[in-house]
Amino acid sequence: MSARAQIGVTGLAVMGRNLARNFARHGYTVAVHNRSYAKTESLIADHGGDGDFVPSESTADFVASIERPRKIVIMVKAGDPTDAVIDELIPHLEEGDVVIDGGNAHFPDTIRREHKLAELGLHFVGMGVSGGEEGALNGPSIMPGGPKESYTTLGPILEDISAKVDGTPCCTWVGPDGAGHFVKMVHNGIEYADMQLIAEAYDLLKHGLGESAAGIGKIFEQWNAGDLESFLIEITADVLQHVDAATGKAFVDIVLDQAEQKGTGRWTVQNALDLGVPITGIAEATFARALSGSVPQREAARGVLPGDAGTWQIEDRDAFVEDVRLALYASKLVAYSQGFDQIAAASAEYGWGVDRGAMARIWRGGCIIRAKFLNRITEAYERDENLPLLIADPYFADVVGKGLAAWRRIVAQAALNGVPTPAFASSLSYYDGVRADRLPAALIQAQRDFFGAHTYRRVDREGTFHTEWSGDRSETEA
Ligand SMILES: NC(=O)C1=CN([C@@H]2O[C@H](COP(=O)(O)OP(=O)(O)OC[C@H]3O[C@@H](n4cnc5c(N)ncnc54)[C@H](OP(=O)(O)O)[C@@H]3O)[C@@H](O)[C@H]2O)C=CC1
Ligand SMILES: O=C(CO)[C@H](O)[C@H](O)COP(=O)(O)O
Repeated sequence: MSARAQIGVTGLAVMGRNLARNFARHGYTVAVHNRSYAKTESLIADHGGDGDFVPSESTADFVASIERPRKIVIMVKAGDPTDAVIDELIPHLEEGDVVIDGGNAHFPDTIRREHKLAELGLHFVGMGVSGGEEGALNGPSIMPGGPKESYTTLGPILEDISAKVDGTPCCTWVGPDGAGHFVKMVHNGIEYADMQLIAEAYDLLKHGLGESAAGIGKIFEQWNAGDLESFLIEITADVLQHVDAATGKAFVDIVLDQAEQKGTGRWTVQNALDLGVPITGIAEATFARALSGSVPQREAARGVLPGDAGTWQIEDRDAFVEDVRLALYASKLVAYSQGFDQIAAASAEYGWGVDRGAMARIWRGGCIIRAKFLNRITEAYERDENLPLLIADPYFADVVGKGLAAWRRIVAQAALNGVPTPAFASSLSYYDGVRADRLPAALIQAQRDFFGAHTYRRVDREGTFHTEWSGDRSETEA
């Protein structure tokens, strides 16, 4: 077996297969391998014409077919399967080889794997990839982390196959160890929030206007021509206008209303709890999926819990649609703002030095959350790389301010009419919380001191204090 491939891909399901084709279409000789050989054979049979592939049945032959230092992309199920593939590769690798995990790995696993491979003289790159099946083939957004020196040789190849926006690749080195997979995880968290907000907007239009799915699809189509232009709005318009061939009904109406998840949203929320970052939009979106799947609870509630909902009477259809659009835009900005806050907090906590403006730049194309307004987010971080709150940037403060009255009307009307809007409502609450002069957290501190002597700080002087609540109520400095 001569070592002639410039890059290898193992794991040839939807993502790995299309990434391998993408490399081949860009002129690279690609070694390909999959646990079960049938997938390798079908890639060559169906798409061998895309370029120069070197298929192998065994791991030994696969590794031997790649030029040194080897670059091997793993594209398999996250978790144990990734460890199994790494363990299978290790005996065949040599010092300086680079193993790249392009799956949706949990970032602590990536840190562990990088340490393990570093001890063996191997480089390990945790690489976020977004764009689904189509993006993997035609240009994904790529978020590689790991040792910076690996990027010197790996980066140009990844940038070559990534999506491009205005000629700029949607790929950059994110930071050391788990930074790449962390940023991909938050990307997916934002994806959850964005999808939930879009679903709530659809539900509001459905209940408020009594509009058909296809009619709402048309509204989304119009929205996609403005500030909301994005991949998710575009596919929503398409999905809502799709008709089920078997029943002739709107496709969305024949799909079971229980949203599933593979784990990245949950990890995002778990990490935010650890870091103390209020990513309320992402958390509500993750819990909304959990609620949709809480079948026994939903069955117990249906027909038993009263709603007391009024009859929703929309007098001005166009004004209502515009209110929903403005509320959606404002809520989306809150979700993105919170996601970028989490990246900043993690970057500080783990010492990664992640450039948030660069992350917004590589999310402008290729990925699931690609959106026109990401350009504005990049500009905001270029104006101030230490921006503490994205929605406080003058451009976004203005956008959100202009939509505020509509946002309040929509959340209020939804509550009055019994339509659940967890992400819209929590985003508005976050907005009001973060801008408040004074929060009722002061009362919580007083309560904590009352029952547990947990102490409090005062507004009028420095120090930490405790009141003798069960005694003479005198105050002592702790
Ligand atoms: N699908 C998507 O839109 C996206 C997926 N991702 C991530 O990319 C990765 C690949 O995703 P996708 O292409 O959807 O494929 P899947 O997540 O469905 O994984 C299937 C692949 O994993 C392999 N595999 C499973 N278990 C093992 C094991 N124990 N040892 C070796 N190989 C194993 C399978 O091999 P075999 O054929 O032999 O069963 C197959 O090649 C995942 O981590 C996913 O989270 C990232 C972005 C988008
Ligand atoms: O990574 C992705 C896109 O960026 C995947 O599509 C993601 O795995 C979907 O997540 P879930 O199944 O949890 O909705």
